[in-house]
Order: sequence, then C-alpha cells, then structure tokens
Amino acid sequence: MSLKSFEASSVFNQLSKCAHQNVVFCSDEDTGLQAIIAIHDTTLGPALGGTRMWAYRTESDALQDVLRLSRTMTYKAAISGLNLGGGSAVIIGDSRTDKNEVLMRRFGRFIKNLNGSFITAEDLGTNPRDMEYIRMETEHVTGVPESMGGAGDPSPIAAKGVVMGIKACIKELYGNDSLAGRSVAVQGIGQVGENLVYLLREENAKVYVSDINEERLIQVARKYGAEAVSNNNILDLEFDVYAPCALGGTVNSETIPRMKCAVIAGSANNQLADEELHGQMLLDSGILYAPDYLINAGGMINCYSELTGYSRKRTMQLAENIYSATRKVLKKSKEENIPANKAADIIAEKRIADIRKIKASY
Ligand SMILES: NC(=O)c1ccc[n+]([C@@H]2O[C@H](COP(=O)([O-])OP(=O)(O)OC[C@H]3O[C@@H](n4cnc5c(N)ncnc54)[C@H](O)[C@@H]3O)[C@@H](O)[C@H]2O)c1
Repeated sequence: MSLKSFEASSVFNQLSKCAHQNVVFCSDEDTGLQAIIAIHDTTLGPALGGTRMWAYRTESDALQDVLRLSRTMTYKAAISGLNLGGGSAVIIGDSRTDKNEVLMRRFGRFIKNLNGSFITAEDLGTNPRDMEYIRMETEHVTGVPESMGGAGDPSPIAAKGVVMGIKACIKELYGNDSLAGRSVAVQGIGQVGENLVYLLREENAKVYVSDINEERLIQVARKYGAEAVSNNNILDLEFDVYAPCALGGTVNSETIPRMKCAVIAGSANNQLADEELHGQMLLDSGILYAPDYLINAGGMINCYSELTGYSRKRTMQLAENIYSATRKVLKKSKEENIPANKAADIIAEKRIADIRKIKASY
C-alpha cells in the first residue's frame, strides 16, 4: 500500500488540519495505558484542559476528540481573560472497568514529562480521586479535592457562568435581564445541570428538566419545583431558553428547524454539530446563541483560581464577568450580522494575537 492510499484517515492528515503545538501519544504495555495529550496553543500560558476517559470506537475518533477539545480550551481561556493556553487529554478505555490507580499514575508520569506545558483536570470519565492519583506523580494537575488544597467541585461555578450567559441573552432580547417568569428547559441535570436548575429557581424562572436517567429526573424535578419532561420531545415544547447540559452536537440540521425557543445557552461543550453551518442557521432562524465555550468557562475559571491562589470571591467575580463578555459577543454578532460563535472566535483570536505581539518584545 502506498502512503497516499491511506492518507485521508491517517494521523498526519488529521494533524495537518489543525495547528496544534504538540500532540503526545502515550502508550504503556504494563498498565495498558493508551492516551493522547494535545497542546493546542500556549501563547497565553500553560495549556490547561481536562482528561477524558472514553471507550472510543477508533483511535482516529479519540484523536479527533482531543484535537477539537484542546482547541476549544484555547478559545475559552482567551475570551475569559485567563492567562492559560488550551490543551486536552483523552485516555482510551471504559472508565467503569479499565481505570485504576496505576493507570492514572502512569498517565501522570507522561504529564510530568511535559514540564508544566500541560496541566490537567477532570472531564467525562474522570473525577477528583483520579486527579489525586495524577498529583502523586506530578504537580501539574488541578481539580483536586479541597482537602488536598484544591478548589474542589467546579460545577457550581460552571452553572453560575451559564446563568450569566442566559441573563445576557434575555437582556439583549427584552431589555432587562430578570429571569422571573421566563421559561428555561435544562437538558441533562447532572453536576452542572442540577446547579443550574437551583440558580434558575432562585431567580423565579419556570424550569423544565429532562434527562435519560429517569430516577434522577424525578428526584431533581421534585427537589427544585421544576417540571419533568420527556427527553424525546423537549425541543418541540415552547420555552424561552434551551439549555443543553448533557452531550454536545444537539444543535444540528435536524433539531434547529424544530426549535421554538428564543435562546440557546447551556453548559455542554461543542453544542453545534457543525460550527459554521449551524451557527449560520441559528442566525438565520433568529435564535440567539450564547457560545458554549464562553458561558461554560466557569470550570476552567475554577481551575485557574486553584493555580493562582484560590479565592472564592475572585472566582465568583470571574464567573460573573461572563455576563459582560456575552453582551459584547452578542453586540458584535448583531452589528456585523455574523453568527455569535463566529463573533466569539474573532474576539478570542484577537486577544491571542495581541498578547503574542507583546511576548515577541522580550
Ligand atoms: N462539570 C463541569 O464543571 C463542566 C464545566 C464546563 C462544561 N461542562 C460540560 O457540561 C456538560 C455536563 O457536564 P456535567 O459535569 O454536568 O456532566 P454529568 O455527567 O454530571 O451530567 C450529565 C447529565 O446528562 C445526562 N444525559 C446524558 N446523555 C443525555 C441525553 N442524551 N439526553 C439528556 N440527558 C443526558 C446524564 O444522565 C447526566 O445526568 C458536559 O458537556 C460537560 O463537558 C461541565
């Protein structure tokens, strides 16, 4: 087989499409570890990003995921005014059956070898206990429990940022940002979703909730006085705000035409299945979109605080800044008639380019 014949699916072909600074393949026979660490951009600071453990169907899927996630982290840090770059890691495997202390500690050794250019935290399939194992091998990890000097669970801060994003959208549409009487559908009521439901109910919003976990759905709906709805037809209902807080890709060519909401603002990463196509479709449909990486930056903000000396007050302040950052993005989107995700990208890219210039001067 000539090299050309498998070019389309090759690792080098995938890498050539994105301008990552460094991609490290980690393999260890003794522990069975197979992982990829991607460092997208470190102009603003060391690359920070979660470690996701997932039973990927193919190695190519794992590579694609880590490349996309790490790029998103660069933009998230840039638009949030953080001095961090973007990175991410994936461990290939089922977190319920394949994860153990040695595997996580071996992975920690790979992070150690990157000498601080990559700092990790939790993501899907990993938790504070795993971060403790990584911490046994390297200091370049955040999201460790408060008992170990960490900042603890980032999801309340992530939810706070999402509320700020929702309020900024409501202000844009109705001239005031009160959520009283506004209706919000939260899809996925896990760690962030439940905190979001709590905050929305505190503001007297009418809240609908859906989740694939029926037991949890009933429990959370009852606890906060929310209305449980079926996950299958949640998008067919009428409400002001759709808040996707489970998996990405729920905003796509099939769902957008069905949507009756005025706003999309949630915590899930990569909500638009295709950023260019679906960002434009939302603009054309008149649905206001609060870019995901902007309003879900609370988790990264929490990690940043942990790295720079944790203060609850400062962390909350940074999460509250998401309100003005969202207002700025929506203004740019309206004035230039461009999709909100595109407007956010331009603002993030400008900050990186500006800081790169001052770095070149010393
Ligand atoms: N945890 C954080 O601090 C944080 C920060 C930023 C972004 N995020 C993103 O927010 C999202 C939620 O994160 P989390 O930590 O709350 O996760 P989680 O695993 O705690 O919760 C996810 C919830 O979604 C439900 N779910 C899964 N698939 C679903 C589907 N198809 N339809 C409806 N519900 C479904 C699950 O049952 C679960 O209750 C993820 O996309 C994550 O990447 C999380």
